[in-house]
Amino acid sequence: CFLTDNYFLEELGIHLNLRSLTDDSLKLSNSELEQLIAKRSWLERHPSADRAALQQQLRRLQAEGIFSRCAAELLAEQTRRESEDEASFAREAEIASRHVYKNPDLFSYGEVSQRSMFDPRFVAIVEACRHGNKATPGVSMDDLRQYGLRQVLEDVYFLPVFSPSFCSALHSEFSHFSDHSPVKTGRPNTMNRDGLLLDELRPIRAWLDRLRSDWLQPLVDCLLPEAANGAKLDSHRAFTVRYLPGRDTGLGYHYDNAEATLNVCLTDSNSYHGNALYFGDLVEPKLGGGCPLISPERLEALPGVEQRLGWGLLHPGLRMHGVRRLLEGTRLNLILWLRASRLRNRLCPRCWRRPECTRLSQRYVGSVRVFADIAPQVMGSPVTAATARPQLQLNRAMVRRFRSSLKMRLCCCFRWRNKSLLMTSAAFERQRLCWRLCVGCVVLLLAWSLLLQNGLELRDIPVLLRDRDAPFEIRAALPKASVSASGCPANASCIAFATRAFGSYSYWNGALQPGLVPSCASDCRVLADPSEAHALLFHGFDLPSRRRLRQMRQTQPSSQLWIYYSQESPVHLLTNRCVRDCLISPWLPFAGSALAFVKEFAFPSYLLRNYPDTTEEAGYFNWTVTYRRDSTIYLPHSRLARATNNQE
Ligand SMILES: O=C(O)CCC(=O)C(=O)O
Ligand SMILES: [Fe+2]
Repeated sequence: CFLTDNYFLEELGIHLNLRSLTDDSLKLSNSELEQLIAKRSWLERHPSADRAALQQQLRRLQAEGIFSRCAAELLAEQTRRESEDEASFAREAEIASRHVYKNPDLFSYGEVSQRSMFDPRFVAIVEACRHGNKATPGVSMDDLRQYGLRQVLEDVYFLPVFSPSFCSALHSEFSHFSDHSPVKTGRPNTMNRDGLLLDELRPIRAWLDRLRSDWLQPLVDCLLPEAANGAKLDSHRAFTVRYLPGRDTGLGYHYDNAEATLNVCLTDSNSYHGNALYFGDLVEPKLGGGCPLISPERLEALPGVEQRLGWGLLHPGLRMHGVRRLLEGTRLNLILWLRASRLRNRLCPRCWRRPECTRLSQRYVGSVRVFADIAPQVMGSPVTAATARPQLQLNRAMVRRFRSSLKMRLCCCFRWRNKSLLMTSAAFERQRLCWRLCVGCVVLLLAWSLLLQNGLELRDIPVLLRDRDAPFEIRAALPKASVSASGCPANASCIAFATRAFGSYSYWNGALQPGLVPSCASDCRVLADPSEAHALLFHGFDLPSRRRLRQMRQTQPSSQLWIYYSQESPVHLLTNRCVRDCLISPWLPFAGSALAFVKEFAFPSYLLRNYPDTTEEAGYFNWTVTYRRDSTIYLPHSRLARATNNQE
């Protein structure tokens, strides 16, 4: 909507949307006329006129072809907006290379400059705000009031911000820029003509970034919790506004394109007359946005608020306000429109539609599509006009391709992590929905097949009664070394661990008592080097890959006993590594076979499940140590025993 909406027509004092003007006739429909008449800026210009008279007047103007006359103006503005990014980056680069600041150190945050920059009461207010917000304990309005903070309206606060000396330094730096810079900045906003767009001045932008994140964020969180709703203020538009006779002398009733606004006066209040700032109603996004209606009389009656050198007014961007006519002198204010992309990416505060968001790799000048607002210093190198434009063109082309791609239409869940990729918000939404659907389906399938599998396998579980002292049964004996092999003493049986048990070697200590070790008739040793051991112990849960098993079988001595150890039931292994077999179910045999194929490579613990079977790997193992009765070493968890009388 940056390109279609909110065109301020100086001659009429109204904002127009180009969408509402048809290309050929440039005529407004009756309802559009109504809407225009409802605009406060129009009413303000004609406070004495009544509604019907206004409507008549507008009709007459339309008949006289006012909109056609303005067409050139509108189109010029549209062209300006279209190339605003490019122009802004070009200006920024040129200013950086050609303008010499009077006092560049002014914008650094050293300990000393920070102290001379802020009014000490501002520092105290922010500090207090960091400890809580209006609604939660930690800070109270009384605490803040003692530092000078005043509540002008329900959500408009008046507070000291900058020291007078800093204000005058700022004032003179800005005047120095206006007088000496060979390049001008862009215009501050669609209504003000005079003033500087500070975001194009690099040292000042860096200073403002920090002001926003370190100082104003806590202030907004604390005083205007509803305005940003806890969202991070991740970008801003900062500018000065200057009122002087013959140029801008007032400002129409409007709301700001911001979540919150800080408006600091840089001029002594004695140096101008009139020009009062006044506040009205709050725009309600829930009611569809748009300016709340106000009668000309009430508008006239809205009281002006005080402005003071170095003091700021903090208000929600959506609080309607305007500036009355300057009678004499000049006034310069610093305005910070603080923005949170999390909010505005959901609802554009200008057209009240969900914006088609664009992820850009640099600052975007158009005021709505701020998405990430990645500061140039984060990106490493400043963006110049030459680099900025091709990037944008590439992005647009990518969006078109992406939108029309079949993949997107079919809702395939791709996530492109390329920083410069554009994705529309609708596409993001679709993608999120797809992910949810896919995850939902997978969870359902897993649950279903687990139920089936458990139903089949549970009857095999032999755990009945725990008896820790139950003897194990050994149906074979470990070989012994006849002569001392290096590392294995004569007459000893030596074992080594081919795997960890549940990820640790120390687990084996517990697992082997009273397990395998007592079965060594006289002397049993654990060796570090598997190649010298009589027997290798493998823990079923931690089996290495199939490839590794094959390799080991080829490199280890062929006489070595391989012992498969596991105390887990297949069902338990299945639930721990359920991905293996989850989809094996009678109604999905093809998926089952495909997964069975995959699992053989990825999850060799299937050996236990099928043991003894005919797979090659099963044949590698000479002994088993499991709870099954047909194990070489039968190591039950528990046994059935007749309870004695007092064991009930
Ligand atoms: O001049 C002022 O104090 C207010 C300016 C303002 O509201 C704006 O620029 O958005
Ligand atoms: Fe404003």
